[in-house]
Amino acid sequence: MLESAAPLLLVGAGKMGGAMLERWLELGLPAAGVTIVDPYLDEGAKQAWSGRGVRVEAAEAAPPAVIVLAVKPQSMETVLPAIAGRAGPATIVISIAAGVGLGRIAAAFPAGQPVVRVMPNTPAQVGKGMSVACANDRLDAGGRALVDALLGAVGEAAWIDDEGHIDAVTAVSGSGPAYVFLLAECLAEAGRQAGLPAGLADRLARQTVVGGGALLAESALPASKLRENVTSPNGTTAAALAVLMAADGLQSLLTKAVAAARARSLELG
Ligand SMILES: NC(=O)C1=CN([C@@H]2O[C@H](COP(=O)(O)OP(=O)(O)OC[C@H]3O[C@@H](n4cnc5c(N)ncnc54)[C@H](OP(=O)(O)O)[C@@H]3O)[C@@H](O)[C@H]2O)C=CC1
Ligand SMILES: O=C(O)[C@@H]1CCC=N1
Repeated sequence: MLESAAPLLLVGAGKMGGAMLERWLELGLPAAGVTIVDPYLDEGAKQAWSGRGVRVEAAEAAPPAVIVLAVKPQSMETVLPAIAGRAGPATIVISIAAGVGLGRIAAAFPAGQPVVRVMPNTPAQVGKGMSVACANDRLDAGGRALVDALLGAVGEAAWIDDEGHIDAVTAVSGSGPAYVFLLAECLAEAGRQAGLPAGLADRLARQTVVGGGALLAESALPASKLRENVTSPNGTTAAALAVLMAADGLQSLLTKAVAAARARSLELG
């Protein structure tokens, strides 16, 4: 099914767009059917993509099956009018830009353009992403299957009908990997402050996050039960959790963090 996404035009081959393209190429999207438009790519990146058979900056004769808009929200104002002319009537336009609404994207293209707003995350790079998609009413069943194939290739995908949820989605799963990486950083620093050598503290923190994530992925148990399984009565974990689960603990911090991210997503629109 990924072959049907070619020709694919990727606008912006940065961290997120580049990660998704890497995975799509690995899983069978034909490189010869991919064009990257990104005037800011450095020579090394251009050569790396060209070396894999992807065209960089080529002018397309035929309209692509899919356009993926993966530039910063702040760049959309210039990118949308510049790219709109490259779409045909059946081209599916996918935007992954935080905050930028379906209506604003669709307005840059002729009436009737199928447009999908997607919020992916960077674990897409290793096929463990979480993407949430929301489409306008011009996306037909075939188009939805094609988008499902693209998103399924990079991890799990969910569809929502209410675009109003996407700012909260962005705050939870779009930005969420950063919170997990920060947890690894903070756990390592806490280990250093407890007297561990720096390298050992890093290794323990990293593998604990990796192992915890893998157990969560493989187990049918909810996260709360997996947490309880670590917690011996009156033991060491209970002592730590009394701090983390206090009124001003992790829940309160994450609730504030997600609210801040959601508010920023709304502003970016
Ligand atoms: N990173 C993430 O975890 C996630 C990001 N997103 C969304 O993905 C989008 C891209 O984010 P990210 O990959 O992190 O950002 P990057 O800056 O890494 O990637 C954007 C790329 O687009 C390039 N670019 C800028 N202007 C243009 C233009 N006019 N035409 C074509 N390319 C252009 C940028 O160049 P330059 O750097 O020089 O500006 C850069 O290479 C954002 O809208 C973000 O909201 C969504 C989910 C997760
Ligand atoms: O930080 C951002 O704005 C983007 C959107 C979600 C993750 N990164």
